[in-house]
This record gives sequence, C-alpha cells and structure tokens, in this order.
Amino acid sequence: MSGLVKRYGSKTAVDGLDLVLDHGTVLALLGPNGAGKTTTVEVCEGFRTADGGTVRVLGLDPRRQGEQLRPRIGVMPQGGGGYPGVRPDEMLRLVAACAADPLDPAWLLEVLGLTGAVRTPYKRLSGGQQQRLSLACALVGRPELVFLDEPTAGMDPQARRLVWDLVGALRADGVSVLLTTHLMDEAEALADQVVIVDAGRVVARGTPSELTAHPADDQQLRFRARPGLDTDLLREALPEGMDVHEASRGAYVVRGRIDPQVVSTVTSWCAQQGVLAEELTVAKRSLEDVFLELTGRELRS
Ligand SMILES: Nc1ncnc2c1ncn2[C@@H]1O[C@H](COP(=O)(O)OP(=O)(O)OP(=O)(O)O)[C@@H](O)[C@H]1O
Repeated sequence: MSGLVKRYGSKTAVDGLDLVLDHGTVLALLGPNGAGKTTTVEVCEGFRTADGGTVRVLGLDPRRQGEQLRPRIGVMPQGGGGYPGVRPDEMLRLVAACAADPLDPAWLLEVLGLTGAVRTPYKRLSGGQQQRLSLACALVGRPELVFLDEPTAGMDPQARRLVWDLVGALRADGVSVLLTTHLMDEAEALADQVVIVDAGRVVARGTPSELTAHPADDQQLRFRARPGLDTDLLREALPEGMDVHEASRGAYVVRGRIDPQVVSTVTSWCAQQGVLAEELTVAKRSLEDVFLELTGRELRS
C-alpha cells in the first residue's frame, strides 16, 4: 500500500499511509483512538474505497478484484458481527461452507475453547467468546492473510494467551497477519514489524526492538548496590561525557554510550569498592514510552 488516503466528508481519516506486509510475517498497526487503523484495514479488506493511493493485497486490488481476494483472506472485524440468535457451531459451519478447503469447525471450536458454548445464541455469549468465535470465522477458510482488528479486546488473560499462541502458529505456518491493537505488550509479543500511526499518518515504524532501543549515545545501564556509593569516583573511571547518578536509594543509573567496556568498568569498579552490582541491566524503553512520546499524552476523542 502506498500513499493511502481515505476521507469521510471533510475528515481525513488516513492521510498518505505506506505499508508493506511481508509474506509470513506479523505487522501490528498501533495508534490512539481515531488514528485510522480500522479504516486502513477495511480498505485492505475491500470494504471501503480509497480516495487516493495504491492498495494491493496479495497482488490484487481489493475493490475491483474482491471476488478473487476474499477466499484468500480471513477477516476478524472489531466487535464480533454475528446475528443475535445464531449459534456458534451454525455460524462457523456457514462460513466454512463458503471455503474450498475449510478446517474442521468442531476442531476449531475446541481449539478456541468454545465447545461448551456451541449451542448458546450469539447474543448470550460473553464478549470474549464472541471475539473467539469471530477469530474462528476468520481462520476456518485457511487464509493466506488474516486481518485481526483488536483481536484480544475484552478478553481475559487466558483467552489473550490463546490468541497470541494462535497468531504465533499462523506465522509459523507462513500465514501473514495484519493486526491492530492498543496493547503494547501484544504488539511487542507478536509483531515482526510495528507501524505507529497517528492522525492517519505513520509516525514510526520498525521492529519492536528497533523502536524501543535508546539512541546509541543515550543508553542506560542500571544496577543496584548499597546506597551512598561515590558516583563522582565512578564517573572518573568511565569514558568522558558519561553521567552517573543514584536515581533512588541504592538504584544507580549510568547514561551515555553503553558498550561492553563500560559494563566491565562498572562491575570492576564496584568490585574494588567491595560491593556487588546487582540487577545490572542495559535498559530499554518500553513500547508504551515510545508510543506516548510520539503520539502525546492527551486523550483522543
Ligand atoms: N464511517 C465513518 N464516517 C465518518 N467518520 C468516520 C467513519 N469511520 C471512521 N471515521 C472517523 O475516521 C477517523 C479514523 O477512524 P478509525 O476507526 O479508522 O480509527 P482507529 O484508529 O481504528 O480508532 P480506534 O482505535 O478507536 O478503533 C476517526 O476520526 C473516526 O471518527
């Protein structure tokens, strides 16, 4: 996809978005409410027409070649989408009947922990069960590419883990996954590539570790030791320009370019002082820190 633009009246929801999802990888679209994630996904699925840019999904134009594309993709929309009275097994069998070589619906219901609820009308399922059924519908046709729009929203931790494991299994089977999420740990756990969008534009992209890495000359080494170490003395032992301070009682932070030599200097300096440097880590920013830094802290409408 390149230069995708989508407007709703005077509102520009997506404003020149470029995305590439490599075969067999997981890409997470991360962004605050209203950033344009669902709109982007819906254009890829062929549900919405782009106002500008080029979109190709599995080499096809999702709008004009939708009939060829649909059997090859799986779609898990935001918020379920089942008829109130339909039962999970009926719904899944119906979707499976449209596929050339579907997975066994009974097996899939079991994998997703829905066997006990197969006769429960859709509207009586819990939010998490509706989500899992929606995921089953997305997967039953053995898609090459799956769109998951906030797949674990409203799920309990067990169900989230299950979905994470499933996404990992899909990836291992060579299935490509485009997911949207607000959950940083989800993006960090699942995605090969993370694209952070805000107001319809890409504000950052990279692997989770690229995004969370500190710039090379502003890294942090943290360790714990007895309170009151002479940090001026340690600073003298380190290369010029590095900062050392006791951030809180017994918690020390060394800032600057952290290379193996610096780590060695810190531990041997501690040894000379007769103290053991504990919990020594080269700190990373969390994806949430990066996200808030890029998209601001104010609440979105
Ligand atoms: N059918 C529509 N008509 C008018 N405006 C819309 C429509 N759908 C979405 N929008 C607007 O477009 C913008 C992007 O919405 P979108 O649902 O794509 O964002 P999102 O990133 O998925 O948000 P969320 O995280 O809250 O699901 C929002 O400002 C939204 O209000």
